[in-house]
Amino acid sequence: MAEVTKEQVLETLSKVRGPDLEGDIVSLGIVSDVFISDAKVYFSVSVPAERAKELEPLRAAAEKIVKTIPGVKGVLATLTADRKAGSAPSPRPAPSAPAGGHAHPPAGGAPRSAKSGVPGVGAIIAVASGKGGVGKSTTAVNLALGLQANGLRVGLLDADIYGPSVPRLLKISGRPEQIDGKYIKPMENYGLKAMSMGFLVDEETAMIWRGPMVQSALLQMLREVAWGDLDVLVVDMPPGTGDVQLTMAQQVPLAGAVIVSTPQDLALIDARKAVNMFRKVEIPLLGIVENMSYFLAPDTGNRYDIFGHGGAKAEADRIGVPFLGEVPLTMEIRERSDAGTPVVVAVPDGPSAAIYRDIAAAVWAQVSGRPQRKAPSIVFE
Ligand SMILES: Nc1ncnc2c1ncn2[C@@H]1O[C@H](COP(=O)(O)OP(=O)(O)OP(=O)(O)O)[C@@H](O)[C@H]1O
Repeated sequence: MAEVTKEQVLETLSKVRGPDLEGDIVSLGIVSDVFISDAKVYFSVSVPAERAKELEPLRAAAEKIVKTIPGVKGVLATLTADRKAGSAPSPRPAPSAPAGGHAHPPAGGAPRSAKSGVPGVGAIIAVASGKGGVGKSTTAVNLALGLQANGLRVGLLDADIYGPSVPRLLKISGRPEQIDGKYIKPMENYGLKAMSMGFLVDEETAMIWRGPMVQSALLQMLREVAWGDLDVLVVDMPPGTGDVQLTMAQQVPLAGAVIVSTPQDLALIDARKAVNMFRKVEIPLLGIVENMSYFLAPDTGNRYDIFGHGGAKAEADRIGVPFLGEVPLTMEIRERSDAGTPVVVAVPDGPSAAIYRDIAAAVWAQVSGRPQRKAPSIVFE
């Protein structure tokens, strides 16, 4: 079968009406570069951040129509945040580099390299959730520390560019240093090497980034950081399915993804969305962690299943994804996290630390039991 081309994709997308039914999304200039890899098509559509929910049908329509092109095996379309609806793409400055550093060229339009790993880094694991506030960052940090406690060399990359929380969770402040004017030295605490957009730019700056800037910032944090030799790099992803997920799926050979969910139905529906997204782009699902699974009363130690416990395990079984473990809702986890002294290092002999170490062991068993993922080549038209 003939190879799918970028022109074909754009021609097909030109049948999709713009956000306010004026013109089409291609002539409005709101479709990103189109990537095609192994007959799978990836692109994003820029919309104003505040209209993202309302414009979900537009994303779905764009995805659906591209699927009808003969030879297309899969499509991943995402919405990316823009400031103004229907405007032509604005100039795309590169994100700020640390003092004395150099900025990346804008990613849009420039030829990009195929998926390649990070030198010295063994496995890259994404920690994701379908929606915010489920405790994804807390899980990512304690999972990273749990992997370290189990004897591995670990780094933590905060890819939550719009709301970085790793600086606070690891109690790290200040700006990273440059090495030889080229590499960024990762920050470090509790023996964990860490990098976060929170170390590089103000949060307000990151809030208004467009997709290509996010991509460029993320790749810089991955590839231009002197990570050294690591067995595993844990990536704290932003919630939901957007630019960062797209970039990670396209450009980074992930060993797999861990999905964090709370037991409530809504979170499970969202978790399913995250699972489906990783499935679509053929990233192995290492499993689901149920966070805030049950409540442990600090005074009596009694357990209360206040959220209808067990939902995530049942869901994991149903969709055929490993269940990695349950983390209780405890004052200790909350207070330690918020104080920047994660429970795995603050109370290593306590029950919560043991739970995270077990989850870390389950994750590592999934990763190490799997042959190293080969990065597929990406075709540029
Ligand atoms: N198991 C737990 N027990 C008690 N508190 C928890 C637990 N897990 C997370 N929390 C608390 O819940 C809040 C949200 O957690 P966290 O920031 O990790 O969520 P998130 O999913 O990464 O959120 P966002 O998507 O907004 O970044 C934090 O105050 C954290 O301390």
